[in-house]
Amino acid sequence: MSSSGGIQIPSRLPLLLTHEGVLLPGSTTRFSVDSARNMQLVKSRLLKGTSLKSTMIGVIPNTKDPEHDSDELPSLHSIGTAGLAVQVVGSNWPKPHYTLLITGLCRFRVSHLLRERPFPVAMVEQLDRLEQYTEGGQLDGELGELSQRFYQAAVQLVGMLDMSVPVVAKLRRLLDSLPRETLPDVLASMIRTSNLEKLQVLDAVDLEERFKKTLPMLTRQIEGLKLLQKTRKLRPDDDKRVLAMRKGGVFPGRQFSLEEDAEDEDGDDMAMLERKVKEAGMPEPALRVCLKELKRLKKMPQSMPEYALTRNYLELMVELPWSKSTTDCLDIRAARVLLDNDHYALEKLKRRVLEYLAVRQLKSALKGPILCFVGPPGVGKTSVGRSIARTLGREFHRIALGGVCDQSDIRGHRRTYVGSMPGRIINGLKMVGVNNPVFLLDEVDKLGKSLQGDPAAALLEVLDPEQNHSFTDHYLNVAFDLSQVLFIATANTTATIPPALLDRMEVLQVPGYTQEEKVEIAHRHLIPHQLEQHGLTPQQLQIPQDTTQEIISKYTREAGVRSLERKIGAICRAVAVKVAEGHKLSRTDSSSEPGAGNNSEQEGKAEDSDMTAPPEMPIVIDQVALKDILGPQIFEMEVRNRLTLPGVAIGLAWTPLGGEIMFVEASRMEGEGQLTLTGQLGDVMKESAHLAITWLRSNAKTYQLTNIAGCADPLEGNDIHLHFPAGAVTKDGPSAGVTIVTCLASLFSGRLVRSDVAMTGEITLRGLVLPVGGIKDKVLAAHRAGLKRIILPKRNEKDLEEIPSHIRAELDFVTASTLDEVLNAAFDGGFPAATVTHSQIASKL
Ligand SMILES: Nc1ncnc2c1ncn2[C@@H]1O[C@H](COP(=O)(O)OP(=O)(O)OP(=O)(O)O)[C@@H](O)[C@H]1O
Repeated sequence: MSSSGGIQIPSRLPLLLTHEGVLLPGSTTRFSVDSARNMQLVKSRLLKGTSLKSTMIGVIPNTKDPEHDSDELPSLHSIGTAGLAVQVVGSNWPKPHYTLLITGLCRFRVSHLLRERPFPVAMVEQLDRLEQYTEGGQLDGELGELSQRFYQAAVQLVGMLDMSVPVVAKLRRLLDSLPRETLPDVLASMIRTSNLEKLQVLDAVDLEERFKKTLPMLTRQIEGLKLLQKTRKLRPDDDKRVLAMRKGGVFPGRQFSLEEDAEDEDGDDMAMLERKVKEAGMPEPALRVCLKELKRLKKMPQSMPEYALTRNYLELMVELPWSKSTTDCLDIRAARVLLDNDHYALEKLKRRVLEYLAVRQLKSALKGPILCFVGPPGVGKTSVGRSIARTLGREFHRIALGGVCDQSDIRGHRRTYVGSMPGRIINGLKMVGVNNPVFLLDEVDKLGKSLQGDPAAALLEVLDPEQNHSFTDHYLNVAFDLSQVLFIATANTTATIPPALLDRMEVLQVPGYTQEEKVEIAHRHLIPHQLEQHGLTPQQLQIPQDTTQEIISKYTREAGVRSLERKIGAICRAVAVKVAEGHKLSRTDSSSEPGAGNNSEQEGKAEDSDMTAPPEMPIVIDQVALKDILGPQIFEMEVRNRLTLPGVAIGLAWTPLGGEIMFVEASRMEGEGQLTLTGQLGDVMKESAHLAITWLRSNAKTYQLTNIAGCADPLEGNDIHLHFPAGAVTKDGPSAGVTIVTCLASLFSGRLVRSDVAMTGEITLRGLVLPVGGIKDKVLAAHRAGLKRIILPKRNEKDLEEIPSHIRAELDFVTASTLDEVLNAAFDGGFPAATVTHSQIASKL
């Protein structure tokens, strides 16, 4: 600091409240800030401002215990140090924080606070007048004598310190040229002092008092060093002195006593870190790396950015559960009960999970398959995973892989990068704190790919039981044994899972629920859960089975139960309002019809009433109440209105969201025999359309198909347009083949397709019908839509066993191996009909 500057600090200063130490004028100190107040200050002041003034802040020691620091501004220490932020480094690890390097300029006194939020700003009065410092260092009278004694002690101290430490060398060079007035602050911040002592130096506004306060500290340090030198003769340990100076100088926040340093290493956090490293139970290679890093860390000045990186690395290494694990408490009978209690239906899945667990019980070191639950959203895949962890008594951690497109998300970044972090697997292990948790890899089918590498490839190593005992995260750079971790994956479809990854997993299909299953799930799980979430009891709200049926068919269209749960949640919220109002309503009002809407005059009266009893009658959600709460029904059986013209047929499609019914529409007009396809079709589907047209043209005579003019080639002089609503959703796959043929046959013959029939199947050019997938979901969708007859490929007959018998009984299945059989089943009276009276055949539904 020079005397020529004549620095004037602004009269308004933003304040940084720090627990970490005391900044004294003339010293440069590193502060780590993470409180909301301080982060705001850094963001909106230091990072935004461009002028020198904007980097000037007031640093006030926060004497309040950091554990009890709250949002409220604590009572401020009245004296602080104005400082310049010379460096700001941000990091998100282990939590968001900034590290500031601040050079102290001069003391100030807080006159009054101008504002408290988002960070405090105060009117301040500058206390040290920098421009008044004496050139060359002469002071008069008693003060002069005191300063001389101080100077000599400082020279003696600097002489005893290790010159290889840069701060010491710099201080020795500057000692003569520094104004004497600044020496107490500069030295107090370098020597070993407690925060309390530094606070006293800060508070000593009067120069003489400051000299008097600091001189004993200086002599104490000199005595201490003398003592150390003596002991060093007995136990040569050169690093000590370097370390002593470094810590005292750069981290004023730390309190070190000389005795502690000479004998007892326990308080020393470097020694503590070393002890933790040794106690972490790491395998030999990891331990060697840690000890090497530790050695480097000891030699590194704390001001080096690499210091923090290395330290973070070591802290992560000691936190990882190298040898910590939970003991499995597996009892198959209890597991069965628990799985049954948590989940209704899902029989096949639960059976396979129990087999898996049973084998684990018999052979604990099982390198078993990795289970992958595949099914539509909301069918309970994630929650079954959670139940498995519970049955095993293991920790559970979910890793969401949806949208992950960078392999370092899985494997971490190399430590050479700024802001490098370990990957999600290692992070998960650190969070659960044991090395045998259940990891649920959610949505493996939604992994992305990008220039930063393929995360699926990184997962290959994780999921391969032969390799994962030596999984190497880039950040750790040493192997971690993942073989004890139980991985379970979930996905909506296997189509987008990379084949190599799929190969490592055993796929368990979780199909959608039937209407009846949904009703049961709602009553056993969803309603009790939602009631609890909304603070309601069954005595306050009752949802009868009929209402649940209505919600399922009129307000949701899904394979799982997630939107059903949301609708029940909406009902609970509406009822919660009524119940809460009921606290104020008069008793006569409590019997008012639920859902009929309480009239407002009564509510007005109720304001004055002090009757606090809630309504005693439960609110029963009937149809009227349901309509009041959820509004008019969202989904209708639209089938009826749409099959009133020839050229429309209903197909069955399978999507990752479950089965769905799908309309196919066709129309024709005069033209040149062109085929137009719309509705976002994939290549396979387009090919099916061409196949269908060709087959129909070649069989036009047999089936009496004609163009508009009645000519035997349906395409002659006609253009055909085929459309697949909903137009915004991409569709692909061969299973619409039979539907397209039926739809076109209807168009070319002018006959209506039966309105209660849906179909699925791939076609060949020769008119054969080939099997397709997703039969259970498709049949459930047709059943949901109220259709009665389902035409499927003959070779899919075996899949019908999966369908619950009561649903099978309600449907009429026609299995077909040729298109001829399909057409005969799709039209009333067969195809072609013996006697055709086209327009009189009405839609049947
Ligand atoms: N068979 C069931 N019994 C009881 N509750 C169920 C059942 N199936 C689903 N649920 C409930 O449905 C909700 C959604 O389930 P979950 O989150 O596990 O779905 P998911 O299949 O993992 O969906 P996504 O693929 O979108 O992740 C949960 O609250 C779960 O408890």
